[in-house]
Amino acid sequence: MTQKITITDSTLRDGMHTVRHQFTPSEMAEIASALDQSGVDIIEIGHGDGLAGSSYQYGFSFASDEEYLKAVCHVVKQAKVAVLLLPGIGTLKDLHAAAELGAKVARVATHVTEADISEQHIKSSKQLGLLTVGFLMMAHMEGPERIVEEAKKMESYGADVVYVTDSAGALLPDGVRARVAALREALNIPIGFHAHNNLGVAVGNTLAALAEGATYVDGSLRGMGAGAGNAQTEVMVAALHKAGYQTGCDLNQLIHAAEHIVAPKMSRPQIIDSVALILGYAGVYSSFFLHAKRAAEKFGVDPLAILVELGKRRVVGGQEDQIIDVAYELSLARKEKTVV
Ligand SMILES: CC[C@H](O)CC(=O)C(=O)O
Ligand SMILES: [Mn+2]
Repeated sequence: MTQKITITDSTLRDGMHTVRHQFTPSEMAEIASALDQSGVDIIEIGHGDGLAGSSYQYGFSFASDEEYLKAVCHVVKQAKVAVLLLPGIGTLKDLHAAAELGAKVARVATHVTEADISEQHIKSSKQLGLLTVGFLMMAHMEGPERIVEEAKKMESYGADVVYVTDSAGALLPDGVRARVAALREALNIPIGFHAHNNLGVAVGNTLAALAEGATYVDGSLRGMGAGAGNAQTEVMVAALHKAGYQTGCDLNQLIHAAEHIVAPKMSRPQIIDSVALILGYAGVYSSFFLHAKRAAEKFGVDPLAILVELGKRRVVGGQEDQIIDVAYELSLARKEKTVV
């Protein structure tokens, strides 16, 4: 008998990036209810950038964290509702409010080298009785040894699970395997994996993570998520069942929810276009996708050139202002060339 894999669906959080954070609370409730009935373990909701993400910097969401949590927690009967918290964007006050409104899981996310800043959030989350997940983002930027160092910090603060988060969709299966295997060897808590599909290998990478002993994996219906999106939940679950894993999910219900409830609400097809592909190739944060497209339009430059430069500069989440800087610099360089 294979081990039960814990499935987190992030259609209503990572997927929010693709609709510019504009799902309404009733749309969220409808999708969350379908996910709940499909047997998904954890349903992550809220602004794409997590609690308190709704801002000038990251874009305003249609409704507040409170309105989304109230709408979703009212309809979800079996699954645990999760929130994402990026220390520095969300605060302890936001976390307390989310727990009071019914969130049962907190995913505390930091850049892969910055686990230190998660200490008080992880400890508070545990005190609130939440299942607490450490989410190490941009995991392609560091090798297994460094990731182990950072993950151990999260474990020492009390995290129940630590994730290898391929925010840029830049990892290939071997890279996933090496990172997950190192964490499995060094940690005493379950390991998770969160994929982005910029190089077209999200489901394959998820299978690679499972082969090395990860037991928590993420997906989104129709793949809805930043960049080229996440592992597509219904596809991932089908692949997991074929590979002999237990998910507790009803595949038919997931397929129905994806096709009839989520697809009509999508504002763009979840494809690997040139911008998404270069995010993965250059190793850039997937949530820069729309920001880079907008900056390219504003400054009349190629979005791919912006991403390549951001990749060279090793820009990370929270440095969105550099997208504008790079676009501006590229526009100046272009003007200089034209003059000469
Ligand atoms: C902006 C937070 C980010 O979307 C978290 C995440 O899902 C990732 O790093 O992949
Ligand atoms: Mn993501």
